[in-house]
Amino acid sequence: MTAIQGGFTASVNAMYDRAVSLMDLSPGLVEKIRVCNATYTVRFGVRLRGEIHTFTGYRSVHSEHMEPVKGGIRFAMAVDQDEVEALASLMTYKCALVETPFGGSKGGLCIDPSAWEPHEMEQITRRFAYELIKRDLINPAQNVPAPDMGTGEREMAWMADQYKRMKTTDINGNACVTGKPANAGGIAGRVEATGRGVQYALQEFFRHPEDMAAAGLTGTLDGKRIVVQGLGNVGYHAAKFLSSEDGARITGVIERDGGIWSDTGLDVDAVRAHIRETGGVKGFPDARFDANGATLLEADCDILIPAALEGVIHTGNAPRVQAPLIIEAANGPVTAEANDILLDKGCVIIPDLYANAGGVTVSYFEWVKNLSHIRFGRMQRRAEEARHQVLVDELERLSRDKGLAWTLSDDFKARYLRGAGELELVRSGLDDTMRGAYGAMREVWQGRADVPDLRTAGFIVAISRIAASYQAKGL
Ligand SMILES: NC(=O)c1ccc[n+]([C@@H]2O[C@H](COP(=O)([O-])OP(=O)(O)OC[C@H]3O[C@@H](n4cnc5c(N)ncnc54)[C@H](O)[C@@H]3O)[C@@H](O)[C@H]2O)c1
Repeated sequence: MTAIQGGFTASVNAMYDRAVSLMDLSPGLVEKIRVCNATYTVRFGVRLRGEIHTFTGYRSVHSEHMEPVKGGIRFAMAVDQDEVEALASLMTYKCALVETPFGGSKGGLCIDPSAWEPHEMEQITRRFAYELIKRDLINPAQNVPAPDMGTGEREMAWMADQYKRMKTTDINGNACVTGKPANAGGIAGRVEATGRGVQYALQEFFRHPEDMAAAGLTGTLDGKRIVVQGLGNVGYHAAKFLSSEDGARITGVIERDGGIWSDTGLDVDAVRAHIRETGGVKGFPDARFDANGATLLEADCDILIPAALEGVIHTGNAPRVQAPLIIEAANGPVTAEANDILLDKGCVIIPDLYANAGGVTVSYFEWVKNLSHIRFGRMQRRAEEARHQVLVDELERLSRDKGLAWTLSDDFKARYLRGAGELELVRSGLDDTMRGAYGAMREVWQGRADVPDLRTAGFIVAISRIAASYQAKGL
């Protein structure tokens, strides 16, 4: 792993500092927004395999200008205070940019999930959740976690259940975490949301020829060569949708054990199945394998999607990166110094605070759904169905009265009357959010000669909204 020289938080803060240097804010407010409000560290023991094991976990709250605060919980060996604080600060800026009404938070547990059996993971997760719930660091009104690296629906279900066991009278208990399974208060489309958001972000970028020209790109996503690092939740869904729906070619995949390459494009589902079966990409048929996967970050391609870890593009490799467009599906994959090297080379970076905001956007829909205690879109759907029935009846009457030689097929009527389900509502809400946030960001990027890139523009939009919130409500 590439630790970020000088620290992850320092790297995010360097990006923040560049943005505020182009804004008219008081030094006191600049400092208040930058700092992380609080980080709670917990060390707890769990008796496993006849021995007591001590685990270290964190929950960091960066900004409470809006509450609840929101952010994922990561399970990985590299978790530490610097990492959760940097990730929490990115959550603050991300939520402000896509206008989800949350402050920023993040959590982490220092653990290798692959070293433990599922029932042991459940014990550990529930105990960690217990420690956080006790201190209102998991709470539907104050702090709402979600999945991140190493966690998913399973861990969120355990945490929500733990909360409900401890707070039996909280009628909003299910809203204490998002990213839960569909049968436990989750929402359709949350698992795919971050990768889907990456796809929508790229689609939106490719709707703007002027922006594409900055990266020296033309045409559409169809046929574009893409390298993805990390075929986990985010990387897999982004790669799958971009290849199967937009015609892009996934020419490279980088995983823990190395990278694979195919000029004609890799079958994303087949690669994922191979990883599940063998634990890595090595041995995937009809592809070249390189045990040093990081070299593929420097491969000749049109779009690079780092979707694994922070700090993977640094001063050491940035000069050799060839991709003209990088979309940061992971948080913090490009360090502040590497960012400048890439900018000088004419590379366009779609920044993390925008690119991977699909997760928190759909988490917001899930939270609202849980608080409203009604299936998402249920009332709207009933109203739509009634309206559509009027239209179908009228079309049939017209065709009958006028003696027209056509009728609506039963299949059409059934599909039309069914209207949009939860998944369609979620996807359209996400698409709308990604388009809106890109518009706000690009207006600053293209509209101001002193703003060098989309990242600085995104920070400026986010920071001005946070500043306005502090100025309106006080500290
Ligand atoms: N899950 C979400 O909803 C979400 C939302 C926003 C941002 N993110 C960010 O996206 C990134 C990935 O998160 P995820 O949820 O997909 O995690 P994940 O655990 O599902 O997947 C991570 C993938 O990266 C691979 N990986 C780990 N170390 C690697 C290395 N050194 N080289 C190559 N591959 C490596 C893993 O094997 C795995 O396939 C993280 O930065 C996370 O903060 C996730």
